[in-house]
Amino acid sequence: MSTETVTIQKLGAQGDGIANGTDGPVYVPFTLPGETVAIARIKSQGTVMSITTPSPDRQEPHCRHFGPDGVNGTCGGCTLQHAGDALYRGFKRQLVIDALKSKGLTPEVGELVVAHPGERRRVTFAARKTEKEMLIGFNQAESHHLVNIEECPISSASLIARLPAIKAIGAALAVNAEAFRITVLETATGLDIAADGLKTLSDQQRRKATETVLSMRGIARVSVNGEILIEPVKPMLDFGGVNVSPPAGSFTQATKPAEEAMAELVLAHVGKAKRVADLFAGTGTFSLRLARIGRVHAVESEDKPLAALDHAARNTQGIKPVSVERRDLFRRPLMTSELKVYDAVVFDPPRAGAEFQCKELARSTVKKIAAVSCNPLTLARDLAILVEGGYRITSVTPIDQFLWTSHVEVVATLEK
Ligand SMILES: C[S@@+](CC[C@H](N)C(=O)[O-])C[C@H]1O[C@@H](n2cnc3c(N)ncnc32)[C@H](O)[C@@H]1O
Repeated sequence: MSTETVTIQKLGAQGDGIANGTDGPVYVPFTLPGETVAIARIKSQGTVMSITTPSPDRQEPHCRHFGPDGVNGTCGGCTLQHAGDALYRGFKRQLVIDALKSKGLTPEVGELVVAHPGERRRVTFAARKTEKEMLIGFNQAESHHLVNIEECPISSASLIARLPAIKAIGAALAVNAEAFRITVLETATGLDIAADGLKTLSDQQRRKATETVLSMRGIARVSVNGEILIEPVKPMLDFGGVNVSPPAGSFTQATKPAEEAMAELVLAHVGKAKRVADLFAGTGTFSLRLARIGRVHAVESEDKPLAALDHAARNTQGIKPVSVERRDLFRRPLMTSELKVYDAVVFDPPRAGAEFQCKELARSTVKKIAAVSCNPLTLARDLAILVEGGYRITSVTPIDQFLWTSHVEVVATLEK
């Protein structure tokens, strides 16, 4: 380990400050551009010891778990609480601009749709049972050290108020020293709690966890490694007025405002399309809203979300028909010939993007495409394929869903 004083030049893609050190770039978490900082350094990784010249954009962190001085944060959940709003928002927008530019694309990129504290309705916590207590929180960055949290300003206050109940359920499910994950989703009918990474449960553990849940109010479901343990009431989500019961542990957008912002952009672009394909449809976040406008074909690789989507569509009056198809779109994208019947296509893939699907789309006659993404780099690659195929990018909107992290969602719209 060596020590030196460096000046931070810019923020990297993960939100770390980047400085030119004595022998190459050094990444310094919890710093901001323009700051002069004394660091301890191991290879290209720096740890702040003190800040000589703080940035005017530095602000007090919002949460005690971020670290007392906003420098040596302990909880690995947030990385950018110390950045003022203007710098933070500009950073996220710039991530999208830079990713697009790296593929030769220079469309106008809109202002970031901002996130606010208290919006997270779905949170994945690290959990560990010790002899003394049940710990729930986030792992410290680059470490397995679990920071037990008592507050979390990004999360819904009502979810955080249930931490004692979530801990009691975790304690009933786990054996001592067992480390696992608990995903909590706040739904209209109560908390949907999914524990993952636990070893097989004994009958006694099942009984104890079930009794614990039954002694509580407001718990809709508890599942373990994807299997439902107890479901006093079906968890329900509302996708633009359509009620959906999500399967245990399935994907749900982490905040309702981000989901609504994305859906609004998608719907505005698709306009009055009579037939729409929604690819990587999940439980129907977009499909069920689109079905108010036209017929929808929803494609998704997982059985359970697709079944939930199908059930919701069949049981809702006043929407257009929704057909569903289970299909691995990485291996078997919708072919150009199949795409002929659609006026518009929406796609919202996982982080890897939709490269092969975009190659087919690029050759298609589909007039309008809405691309939703959680990874600006793969989005840029996919948009470049579509542009090469004759599509014009009509808008790019970055959306903040994971407040005070370096993650950014994007909705891009295209026309041919
Ligand atoms: C980012 S989520 C979006 C889901 C949905 N659009 C939403 O907003 O809730 C990506 C979805 O793609 C699905 N998926 C992942 N790999 C896939 C593949 N190879 N083919 C089709 N769907 C896939 C996942 O199961 C997941 O539902």
